[in-house]
Amino acid sequence: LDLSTFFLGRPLTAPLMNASGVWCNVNSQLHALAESEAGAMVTKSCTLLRRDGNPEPRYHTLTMGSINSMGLPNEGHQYYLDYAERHDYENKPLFFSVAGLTLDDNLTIVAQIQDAYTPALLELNLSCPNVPGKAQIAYDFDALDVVLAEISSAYSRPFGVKLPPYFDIAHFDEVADILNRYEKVNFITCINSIGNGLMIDMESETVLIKPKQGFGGIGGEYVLPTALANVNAFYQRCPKKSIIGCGGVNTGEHVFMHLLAGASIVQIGTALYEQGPEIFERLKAELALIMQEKGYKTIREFQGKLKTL
Ligand SMILES: CC(C)(C)CCc1c(C(=O)O)[nH]c(=O)[nH]c1=O
Repeated sequence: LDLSTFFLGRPLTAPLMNASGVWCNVNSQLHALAESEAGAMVTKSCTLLRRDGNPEPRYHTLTMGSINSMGLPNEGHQYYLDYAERHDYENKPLFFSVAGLTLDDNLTIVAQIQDAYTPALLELNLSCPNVPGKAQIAYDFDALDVVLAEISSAYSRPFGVKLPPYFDIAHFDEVADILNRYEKVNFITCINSIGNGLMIDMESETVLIKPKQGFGGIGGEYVLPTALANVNAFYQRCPKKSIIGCGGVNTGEHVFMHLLAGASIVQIGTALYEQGPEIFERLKAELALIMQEKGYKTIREFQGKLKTL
């Protein structure tokens, strides 16, 4: 049974990796991912300089997922460039997530990734903040176009984007049109957390996290239908790009659904946060069992082959 998958010409031992931000802030966590059954891994979205992030509590487990407003805590881009220099690329590919606070910061970081000649793959986090008071880059389509144009001309290699969820067919169409104008964008990761959810503690009648009056990104089982829709929407609209699925995965069935919807690799966020890197072994085994039951020997036989009625 072959669980390997091909991504941009690279064979991966499993179509599984962490979601940026989860178990990937510091070297000990990155080392644990490198040693895990994940087929690839990604660093925490970085900014130019180190950031403490928001005051705690800033992450809370929910019955069917999680809510977070971490505030981009990270060790600064140089720390992750140092890790990227030491990473064993024969073991598994490394993705390098960037969420600069300004376009200039993004360009500075990307230029340094370029100069480092690292084999790491750039995943540009487009939920990164824009001008205060305006929507995040990925929801400000003019800004999205500008950022992709600037990064494309500053970075000589193919790269990918991490997108928040969209909820309107017209938005799928518009964003896919923009992305398809950038052939250097050769993968799309859908989805980031569903922004600005709110959850309440009944006993104390209080919100669950301190930042942003309790508003935070929603992850976990709550987001699976939205994640699958975004994976399939961009899979259909961007035939020349690879899709990385992210959102709501906690079982082999969820992995199978993302692959069927068009994902080449599936990222694990909330469930990894809760269960740790051993989850990759379980998901691999569960996926293998499903493939066996269905008579599939390779992922290619069903990847992207979601049927409609
Ligand atoms: C939301 C931002 C802080 C602008 C980017 C970092 C980020 C965070 C975070 O660091 O709060 N949490 C998420 O669920 N997704 C993200 O992309």
